[in-house]
Amino acid sequence: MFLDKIVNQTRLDLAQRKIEHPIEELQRLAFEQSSPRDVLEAFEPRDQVHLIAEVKRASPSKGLLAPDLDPVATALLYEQHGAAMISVLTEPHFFLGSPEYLTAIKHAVSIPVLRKDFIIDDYQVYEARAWGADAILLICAILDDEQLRHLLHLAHSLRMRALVEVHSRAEAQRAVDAGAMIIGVNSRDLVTFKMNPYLIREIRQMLPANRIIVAESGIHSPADVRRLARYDVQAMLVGESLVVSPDMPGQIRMLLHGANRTTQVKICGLRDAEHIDAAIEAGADMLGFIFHAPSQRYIAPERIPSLLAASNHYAHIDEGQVLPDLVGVFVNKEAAYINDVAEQAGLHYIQLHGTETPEFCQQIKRPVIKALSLTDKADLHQLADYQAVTWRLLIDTPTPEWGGSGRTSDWDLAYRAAQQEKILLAGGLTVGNVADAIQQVHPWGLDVSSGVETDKRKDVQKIHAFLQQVRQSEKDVALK
Ligand SMILES: O=P(O)(O)OC[C@@H](O)[C@@H](O)c1c[nH]c2ccccc12
Repeated sequence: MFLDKIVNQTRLDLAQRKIEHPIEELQRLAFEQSSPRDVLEAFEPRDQVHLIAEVKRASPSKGLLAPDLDPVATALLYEQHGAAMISVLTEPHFFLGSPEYLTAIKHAVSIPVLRKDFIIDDYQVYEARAWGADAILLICAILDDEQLRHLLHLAHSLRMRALVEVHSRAEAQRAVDAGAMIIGVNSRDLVTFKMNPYLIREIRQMLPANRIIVAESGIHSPADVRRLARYDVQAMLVGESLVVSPDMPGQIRMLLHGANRTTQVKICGLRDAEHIDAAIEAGADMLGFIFHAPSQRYIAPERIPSLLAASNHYAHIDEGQVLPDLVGVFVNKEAAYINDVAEQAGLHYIQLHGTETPEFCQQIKRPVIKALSLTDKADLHQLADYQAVTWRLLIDTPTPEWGGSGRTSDWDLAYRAAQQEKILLAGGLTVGNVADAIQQVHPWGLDVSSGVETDKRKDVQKIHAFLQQVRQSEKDVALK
């Protein structure tokens, strides 16, 4: 098994290095270093997704990635294009890393540098500091609770930070209990190398809001990074897709732009597998189902599993593709009922479209999207009341029938709201007006239902046209 193999090799190497360089020598070198760079500051502001760019020439899962990579030139390029931190592999056998890369990179750049290795012993922590590292990686899977706490403490005592890596709920809990401030969720299983892109969605909710969360591994595409913006992570750790890219600056720009400046699209009121497939193919980020019986778009919650099973994309899960998040829309239902449906139907977010109070929102066991209608400036104060207890706010047109009216909301008020919070804009969006909506409101996301319908039914062409228009408008904004 790979992980055992590498830990055994690490032990052998370590025994050798301990003979060559006694620990006292490393401790002395470690204490001689100037103070580590501030790692926490590198992740400010916390509501953005920052890039930890990795210098990695090879990996056991992918083999040679970029054997001729110049580590220092690459790190400088990462920094120049906006990386917040550099991760440097120092493991020589499986990742073709080296301590020399770490030291040379530390001297060349002015952002913090992480030692990426399989750390199991105090000796390696002193080494990291002696080589210039500002942070180290600690992998939960190869450490017991005692070791984890001890190594974390040792890193802190040398004024370094630790990125504590987890790959399950249980490990995430261990990391939190050990007092980890920076928690990395690795989508790649280090034992089987299998990717689970959904892991971050599963684990994110159980991690305290005051920690820095890092999404690790397999981050390549615009869709990958738009997802990270939904899971409120503070950083993404990217290696492969950078080192193999023929246009590294372009790839960095795409990653940072995609995670921080693109618009999330939720297609709401879906009732047919055909339209679910169309929304997925068009690149929708969230799919919404209306569980409000008076609505024309109502679907019974019990029907969701069979509806999804009838979709080609859900029936034949294709590895490279990540499926959207599912949102259930409720109007003034009981919390217990909503929580039950969320569980049964496998919903990721709950949208509350009635007169639910902030206190009510706190009873919901999924992140909440609270719909609010703003009629004048005075209504903006509601935002703050809900913001603290919800995931996102959705600004809809005020109507007596709880949304779906097809009328546009007040974009000026929505713009003010979008300056304060991450909002979803809803109400009367169509392929014809969505570019203007993005320009005028700068919303975090868009919610469309009637605008992608013909004769009150979803329209495959309109779904595609809408998403194309959104993605095109984002590009135009980026070029400006
Ligand atoms: O190259 P990728 O798929 O972008 O992944 C980077 C990083 O997450 C990965 O290198 C990594 C995550 N955890 C590790 C532990 C050891 C070695 C490597 C890793």
